Amino acid sequence: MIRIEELQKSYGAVKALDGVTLHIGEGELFAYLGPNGAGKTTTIRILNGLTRKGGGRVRLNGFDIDHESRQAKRQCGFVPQHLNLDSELTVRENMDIHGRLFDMSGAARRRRTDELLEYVELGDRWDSPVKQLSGGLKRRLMIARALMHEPRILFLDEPTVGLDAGIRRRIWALVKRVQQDGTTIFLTTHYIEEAEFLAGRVAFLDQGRVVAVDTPASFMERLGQWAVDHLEEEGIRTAYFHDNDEAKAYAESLPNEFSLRRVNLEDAFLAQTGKKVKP
Ligand SMILES: Nc1ncnc2c1ncn2[C@@H]1O[C@H](COP(=O)(O)OP(=O)(O)OP(=O)(O)O)[C@@H](O)[C@H]1O
Repeated sequence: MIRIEELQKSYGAVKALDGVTLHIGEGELFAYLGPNGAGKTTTIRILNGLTRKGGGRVRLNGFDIDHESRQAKRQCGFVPQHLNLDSELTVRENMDIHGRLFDMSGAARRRRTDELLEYVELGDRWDSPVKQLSGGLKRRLMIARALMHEPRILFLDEPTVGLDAGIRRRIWALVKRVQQDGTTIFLTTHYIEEAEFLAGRVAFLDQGRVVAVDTPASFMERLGQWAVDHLEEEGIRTAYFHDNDEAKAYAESLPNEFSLRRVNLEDAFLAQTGKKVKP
């Protein structure tokens, strides 16, 4: 369970977070969606005790991050956006160091490493130096490492950035499995389809503020099921329809080229903020 109340953070004159309030239930897979610079990483770093907040309150499974920081930290596993494995060490050694940081005994570290490397399908690579792993395998190792101390909340900051589509889907399957095994997941992404596929609920973040929170399906249903894009002088104009026949009739009445497609979360984000998630 994550309770964020009126979270604030400024860097000089830049207001990175301007009063973020979010309540996320146990076992939810929650996506935090926004364009570059919206404040996603800042939020996730504050929740993990890596950046100091300017104001507001945060509780992680009931533990206050200011007054019960040690217990709050133990609740969390964090997979940062940039690879931060020790590339000279082996897969198993990277897992082991993390276990030591959380004061796990040698036996507990060995048992948990075996279990997790099987879980993320890296069991046959335990002795490989990390520098020999592909990008997708490194991501899986980072997820396994974050789960080492059995956190009940997993933070994933852009977990599939830079990976190709097939590998991204394997990571999605792993993330779903972690959630199904009872872990609360807080995911930041600017891949719309990632949020659409994975998340039970989504928050739209823009310039440090949460502009809307809902399920992907509800966001999209409000607009309709079908979108017709066509080019006008000012740029692309999109019209939304609940009925496919109406969408087709409208599209065919247009003087120039059009595209008829399904509504997606990007449309919902655009409708709420006037901006696209992807620049
Ligand atoms: N250490 C820092 N010093 C100064 N400004 C910062 C710092 N970290 C973040 N910012 C600024 O705070 C704002 C929010 O940044 P943040 O990295 O949280 O956004 P983001 O949504 O995670 O973006 P991205 O998708 O690019 O990672 C941006 O304007 C950014 O330039």
